[in-house]
Amino acid sequence: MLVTGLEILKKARAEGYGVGAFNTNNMEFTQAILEAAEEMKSPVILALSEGAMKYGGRALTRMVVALAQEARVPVAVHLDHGSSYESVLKALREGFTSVMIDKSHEDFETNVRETKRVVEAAHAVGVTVEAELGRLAGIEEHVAVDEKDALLTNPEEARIFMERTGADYLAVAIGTSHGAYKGKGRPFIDHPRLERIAALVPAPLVLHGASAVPQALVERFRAAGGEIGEASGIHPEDIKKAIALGIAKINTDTDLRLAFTALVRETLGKNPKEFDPRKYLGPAREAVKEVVKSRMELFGSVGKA
Ligand SMILES: O=C(COP(=O)(O)O)N(O)CCCCO
Ligand code: NA
Ligand SMILES: [Zn+2]
Repeated sequence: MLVTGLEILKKARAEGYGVGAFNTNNMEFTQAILEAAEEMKSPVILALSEGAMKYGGRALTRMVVALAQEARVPVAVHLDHGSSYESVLKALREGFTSVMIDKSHEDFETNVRETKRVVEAAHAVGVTVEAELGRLAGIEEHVAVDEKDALLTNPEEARIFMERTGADYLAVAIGTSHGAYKGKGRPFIDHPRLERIAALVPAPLVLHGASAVPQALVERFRAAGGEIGEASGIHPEDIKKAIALGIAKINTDTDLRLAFTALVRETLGKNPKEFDPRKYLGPAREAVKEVVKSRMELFGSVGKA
């Protein structure tokens, strides 16, 4: 059933588990994510970035909202990294039940003002809001303290920000970053900082850039002809620890992209004569579904629907 993001995340934070927000741009990813959620009896968030909205248009948004309504588990349809008020309004018009306004690159007062404006519009139509404070950036452990403070989320600022904006959940910067290159080896995650934020912010917390980028998947991608440098993601133990400290929504995109693309390359490589898209998109869909199921197990959302 189609529910708001807060309905899913409030329970998750209260009960100490995480819920995956998985990005989709097409039918196969959407099917894979929802099938995994139903099989695992797990709540799930289907996330569409502005790029996804541009790429898929109404074909994508109509499909995602309709399938979320019919799903046998709680599903929120979420705008990921909304960059403007107008973009959020478009998502609201499409029937989304969660929207992110990401003004984390602006100064504090601008972020507060813009976020507050979105909260008023979204709440007026029963939709909940994710905001962001702090800048996503892979942080080497030895990085100078003042530089870390400039980038990572300040706990006291976070408290004031949430009180002034009325946002429902908060994306925090504690050392993660988007994509396949999150740092040399095991990225440094500032768990003590997360603990201080969670003590001051009762709202569900969000972790962006949370993909694991598992070496097995990187190798499989390379073996199938893919080219990727020294890739590394967030260690499973660091995810579990972050969930125990208050992270409720965990964004995963890169792992799904790697899995899908590795399988498409692999299937095409093995069958040069093949030109039925279902023959190479189908196995790729299965690979995405397996990744989603394993993420749900790690997050502890299995059986929580
Ligand atoms: O936080 C994330 C995903 O992080 P990751 O790249 O670790 O999967 N997202 O918000 C997904 C969109 C990223 C830019 O397209
Ligand atoms: Na998001
Ligand atoms: Zn993100």
